[in-house]
Amino acid sequence: MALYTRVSGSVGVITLQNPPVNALSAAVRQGIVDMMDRALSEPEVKSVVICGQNGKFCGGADIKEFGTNMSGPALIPLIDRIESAAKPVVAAIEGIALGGGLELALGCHYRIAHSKAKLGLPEVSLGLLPGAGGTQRLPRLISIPAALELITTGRHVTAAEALQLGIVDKVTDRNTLDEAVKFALSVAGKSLDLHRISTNPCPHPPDVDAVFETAMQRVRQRARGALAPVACVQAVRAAATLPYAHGMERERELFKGLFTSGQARALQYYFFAQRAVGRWSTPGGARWDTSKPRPVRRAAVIGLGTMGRGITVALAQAGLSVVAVETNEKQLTEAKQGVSDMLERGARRRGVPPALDKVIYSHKIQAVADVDLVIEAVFEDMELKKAIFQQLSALCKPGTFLCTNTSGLDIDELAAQTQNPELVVGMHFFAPAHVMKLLEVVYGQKSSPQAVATAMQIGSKIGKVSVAVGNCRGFVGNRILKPYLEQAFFLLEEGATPELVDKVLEEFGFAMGVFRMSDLSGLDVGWRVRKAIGLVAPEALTGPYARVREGHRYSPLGDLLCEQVRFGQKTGRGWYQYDKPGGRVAKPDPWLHRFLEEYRAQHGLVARRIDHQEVLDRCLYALINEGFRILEDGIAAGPEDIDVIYVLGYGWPQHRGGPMFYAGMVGLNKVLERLEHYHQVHPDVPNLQPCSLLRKLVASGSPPINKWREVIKKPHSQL
Ligand SMILES: CCCCCCCCCCCCC[C@H](O)CC(=O)SCCNC(=O)CCNC(=O)[C@H](O)C(C)(C)COP(=O)(O)OP(=O)(O)OC[C@H]1O[C@@H](n2cnc3c(N)ncnc32)[C@H](O)[C@@H]1OP(=O)(O)O
Repeated sequence: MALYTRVSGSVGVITLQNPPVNALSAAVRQGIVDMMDRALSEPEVKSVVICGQNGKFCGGADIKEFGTNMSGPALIPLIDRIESAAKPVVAAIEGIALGGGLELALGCHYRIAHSKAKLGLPEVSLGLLPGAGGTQRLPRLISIPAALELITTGRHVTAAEALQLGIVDKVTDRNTLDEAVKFALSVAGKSLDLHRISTNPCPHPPDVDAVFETAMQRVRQRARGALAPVACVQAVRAAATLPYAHGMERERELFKGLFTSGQARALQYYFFAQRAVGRWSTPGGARWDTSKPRPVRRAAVIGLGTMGRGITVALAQAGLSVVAVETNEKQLTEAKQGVSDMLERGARRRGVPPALDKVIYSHKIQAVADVDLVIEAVFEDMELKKAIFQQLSALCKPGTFLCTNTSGLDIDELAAQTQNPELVVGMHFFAPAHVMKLLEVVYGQKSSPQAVATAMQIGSKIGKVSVAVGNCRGFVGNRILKPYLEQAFFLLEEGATPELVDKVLEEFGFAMGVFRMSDLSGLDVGWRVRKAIGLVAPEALTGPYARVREGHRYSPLGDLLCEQVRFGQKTGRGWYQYDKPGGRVAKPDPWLHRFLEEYRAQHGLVARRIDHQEVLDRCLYALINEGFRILEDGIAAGPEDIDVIYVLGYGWPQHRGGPMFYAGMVGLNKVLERLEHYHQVHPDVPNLQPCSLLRKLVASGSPPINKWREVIKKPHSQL
């Protein structure tokens, strides 16, 4: 799939044709080989241009091919063939030149880019390294430090930056192909010696060892067990120390190691999962492709606490007009300042004017009368939210969508307060709301497909990855968090320390262990929820009922800490101690260790030695088990939804794909066997009892994750 045309008499133009991003599939590679042969053999042709159809040069290797038996011509010799050609070859880069696409362009003798094009070597985010010469050619072209930075971060650069770095020879605002053809005509017959990048020496900075050492330290710190960034540094080092051919051998060897690692599979799964969640469906039959969103020109945010301010910023930055309502005048004054500061900071970072004029502030809820969509973001209190929804239903113009930002309250209960429950959906933002990429869009029993579609569309407009989920306590993310937290508490009761549990989880790759994360988000949040649902004992219970609720094991450890006003970082004490309230550096707290010893003694618990594997098994498998329950209940449509939520919202390491993908990697039968074992040891913990979907999947021969939906096949109710 590459088209050949002759332009201006002597320029052979090869157009890559593989929508949507002209990925280098076997057919495209074959097309390039054939068309290059043709261009080089036609005596009238003096130079060649390679471009991509539909305004996109090339999105790189075809990632879908990676999971198959790859056939067709190999990319490396194809690029070498272009570079060694006797006629000049010019890459005309429009839209994107990413991964193998940029490597192809680096094999060309010249590169002309449109001013709006983006270039990069993002392989690292797919668990790979640029494996078609990118790690050897780019440092030769733009220097080792610059290449290291681009390759280890996978960052896309603008055409302007690419020009500055020396990746491209020219940037144009005009028709890129026309400019490339003109350029090709002008260089026909000229010497190509300096333009075959692989034949050039790799320029060395004087402190080359220090450059690599620093780069390695940086990636190791950031990578948390990810293999690809480390291999990227090693491959670039080969460019600095070895002749090109040997450098290529090293690149290939490192690429092979990554390609066959579970991490690359996990990251490639995650790449497609992020896109799959956009193709949402609900058990009632509403779907992304049949539900039309309604345009939203003006939105309102009610409540300008931390979440409301973040949401206002996110909406305004996306160009939406926002009515920001806060009835407390003092809070409103602070919020105006806070939102303006955030908008200004964001604008400075992005080099654009701040969207200050997009926000109108009011202390009156009546100001929402004319908006298309409201996001209520007041305190997590059902009675307060209910009162607001009653008001909104009376005040807003007909058809206004009413959304609530909640981390787990019942959407149907709120919808029932309004005259049009079909217009109500939940929008669970994650703090800070203008930064975090995740949005759970929660549909209720009566939410209309249009309401879901509109909330999903607003989510993408403000740059979020939106996942549509059903209505249950905690939705997907917080529902899964509960058994995970619960196991962590039980492990403390049985002899572990917060430091041990966190260490194991952080070594697994979590950005933060469960206790450090609780300290950061505030222990009082969960305490308030537990109080509201009657789990917290009115006074310090002793005896057998202290650790039992509704006939099941319960750990009151979190409640006891909150009674001591140990809310985490905000109070300077939680599972750890901090140098001051608001301090960020967690230090082990001898008080906490004594407290745990006294607690165990009081409840007749004998501390035992707990090994790392048990911590990992119990925390992760309890979490995964709940994930299967969520699938079984139809709260998430597929495992990708759960995985995306967990990676983006809860710090699950991307290179492990997400909890459901991880379960598949470990082996569903192993997960089942471990859960059965731990449930036998802890029969009073229902969360350890393997759920029936997991059993069903194992009984069906543990199909690969992309076949799970066939096994789930839940009868659908009407939305
Ligand atoms: C023993 C083992 C030995 C192994 C030997 C194997 C030999 C192999 C030798 C290979 C040599 C290495 C070559 C190279 O170094 C490796 C690569 O090139 S990896 C790919 C690098 N490219 C990328 O990472 C780009 C990924 N894509 C994006 O970032 C974005 O999609 C985009 C291009 C910026 C476009 O973004 P949007 O406009 O927002 O659109 P979407 O993201 O929604 O994408 C639209 C659609 O396209 C699909 N898609 C995108 N890129 C690719 C791709 N490279 N391959 C396949 N499909 C792609 C995407 O999935 C969407 O489709 P959907 O999923 O929605 O159906």
